[in-house]
Amino acid sequence: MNHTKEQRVLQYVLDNATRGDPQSVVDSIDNYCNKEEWAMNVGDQKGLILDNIVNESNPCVLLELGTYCGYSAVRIARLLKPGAHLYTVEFNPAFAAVAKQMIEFAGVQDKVQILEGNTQDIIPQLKKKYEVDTLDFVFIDHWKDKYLEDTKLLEKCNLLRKGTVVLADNVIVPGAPDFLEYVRTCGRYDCTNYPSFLEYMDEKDALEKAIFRG
Ligand SMILES: CNc1ncnc2c1ncn2[C@@H]1O[C@H](/C=C/CNC(=O)c2cc(-c3ccc(F)cc3)cc(O)c2O)[C@@H](O)[C@H]1O
Ligand SMILES: [Mg+2]
Repeated sequence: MNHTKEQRVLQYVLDNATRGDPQSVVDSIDNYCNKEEWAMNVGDQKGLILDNIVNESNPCVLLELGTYCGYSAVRIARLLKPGAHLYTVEFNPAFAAVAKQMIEFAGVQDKVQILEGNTQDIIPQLKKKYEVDTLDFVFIDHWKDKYLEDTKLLEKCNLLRKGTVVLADNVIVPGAPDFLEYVRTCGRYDCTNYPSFLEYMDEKDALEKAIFRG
């Protein structure tokens, strides 16, 4: 039954976390991925930096590119104020199905909406189909060679406003060099690098925060 790693991560959560307790879901995933099988969740060390940046920006409307198992969706949603909403985009149906169950078990389904499809198709639909005006916070954690293209698409679709926080995972490993070069040199973002470590490993990694200047 649990033929994929993602299904095994979910099963471990169902067997070990507490329904309706998002922190226990986050902790269970980190326990499993530390002990049993590595998986590409942002993890607890970078997760703490993510928590701090979400808390300091107090966002209402958020977008995540690359849901995977739903770890960062649950991690972010557990911090959101009443009425705040996270849209998370995932084009792999198997991963979306795992994430849906993860989000529902954590009890954050009222704050999170999984949009199944390709970011390149979904981002242009956010204003008209999902009634988004502008985004307060964007977490980018999908294919690394799509970070730049999708950031430019967000700009083109007028989804960023003065102060929108764009936070990218993995700017060291696997790395997103063209994205990093762009946000640091195009003149439209104020960038901050947050050095940390690759999830569940000792390798160095970092998050990059790029605040849109409008
Ligand atoms: C391009 N449009 C897209 N639209 C919708 N969903 C998309 C998507 N691209 C990718 N996705 C989804 O995002 C997720 C992809 C994440 C890619 N992440 C990584 O490759 C990654 C990889 C590592 C990694 C680091 C070191 C190493 F040795 C091996 C791997 C660490 C990470 O933290 C990572 O995030 C999947 O769920 C995929 O189906
Ligand atoms: Mg990542």
